[in-house]
Amino acid sequence: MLGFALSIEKSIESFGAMDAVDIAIASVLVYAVLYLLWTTHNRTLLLAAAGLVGVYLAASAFELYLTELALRSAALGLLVLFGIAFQEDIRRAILLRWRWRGSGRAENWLTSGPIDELIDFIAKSAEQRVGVLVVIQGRDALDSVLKGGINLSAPVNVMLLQSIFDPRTPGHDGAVIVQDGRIVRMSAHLPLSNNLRELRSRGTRHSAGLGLSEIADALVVIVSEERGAICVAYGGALHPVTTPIELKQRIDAFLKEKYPAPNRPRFAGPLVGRLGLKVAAVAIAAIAWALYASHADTIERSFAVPLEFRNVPTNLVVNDDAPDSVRVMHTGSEPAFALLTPKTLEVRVNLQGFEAGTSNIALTSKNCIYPSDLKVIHVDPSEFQVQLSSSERAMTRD
Ligand SMILES: Nc1ncnc2c1ncn2[C@@H]1O[C@H](COP(=O)(O)OP(=O)(O)OP(=O)(O)O)[C@@H](O)[C@H]1O
Repeated sequence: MLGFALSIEKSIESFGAMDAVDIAIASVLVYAVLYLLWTTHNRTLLLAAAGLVGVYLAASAFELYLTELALRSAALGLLVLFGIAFQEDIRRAILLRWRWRGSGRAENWLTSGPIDELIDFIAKSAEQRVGVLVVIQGRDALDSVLKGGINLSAPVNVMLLQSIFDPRTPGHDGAVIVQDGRIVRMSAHLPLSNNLRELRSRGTRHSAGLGLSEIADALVVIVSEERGAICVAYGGALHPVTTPIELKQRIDAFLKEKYPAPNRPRFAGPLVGRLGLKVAAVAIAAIAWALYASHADTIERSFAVPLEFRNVPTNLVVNDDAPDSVRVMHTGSEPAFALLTPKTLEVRVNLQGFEAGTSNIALTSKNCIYPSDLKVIHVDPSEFQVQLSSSERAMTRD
């Protein structure tokens, strides 16, 4: 704990502009991860993951070596486990969320014509106990998760919808997809949910609506054929709706979120609101910086670095007795060494203009290739002799 307090104190003392930039960039990355995880439906696992990260940070702060070691050793396994658990969300992120979905024309919805027609149709279907499944697309592209169906481009209209869902027609099976205020597909099959707790005794129509809402940000309106009850599926949950006014409010709120007012930036979704997540992201980045990046301890480490001769004059070769490598002592912060790939270190000797015979070579930090956050303090040997002989002679000797 004392070490942690000292580390924090040192961090504050040595805090500079580049550290602020470092924390700012890390905060944005942490926020992106938190946002992605927060909008998934695996909250319990997310909280478990956050708990483990918290325990790990606390273990390093309080110098609980055994706990830290156990978590470090289990890290790869846990990562694979979380990868498996979140595979649906990762798939969603790649296939749906970050795919360009087209124009997203808000003006088609803003006329409110399509909404009124849709609500009128839903109310009539509920009254007549006609089974209905209508998907109002959000920002996620749905092509990769819908199966079958017929593409259309038609206005949202009561008569047309009644014809589509007429149980006497073969086309009534499946869902109608509404995008940007127009019907774009009918008789589409949606992925089914296996959340029996949410479905209770409801059947496959509800399971299809719920299933889509689990993997995409669409709002699905369902009318039960058996009971005439209206339900909306959104974010992996089913919400019963009792009146057409309530349905209108739900659809309005959904459209407002997905098609924000024109002055709101297009990709504002993740940027606007969620203050708690933002504060958490900055806090995580700052704590991580205090624990690791700011580590003021300067260390020295020596590496055997390969020696490379460059621009050897034509017809000359370097004799075999020249050293293959030299030892180079570097100094820098602990994180700088943690980020170092020793294979990238090199010592270069430029032999341009050298003649046959023995020459003295002096090695300094100028001959060394190393990351900018490290310094070279010593090269051993700092001087050696190199013998250059004509390549013909060398070949005869061989
Ligand atoms: N994967 C699917 N995608 C879209 N629609 C589906 C899918 N599977 C079934 N359906 C629709 O669900 C209808 C059958 O619904 P079922 O009676 O099992 O569901 P339910 O949820 O109990 O609804 P209801 O209360 O209307 O009976 C099918 O006729 C078909 O139109």
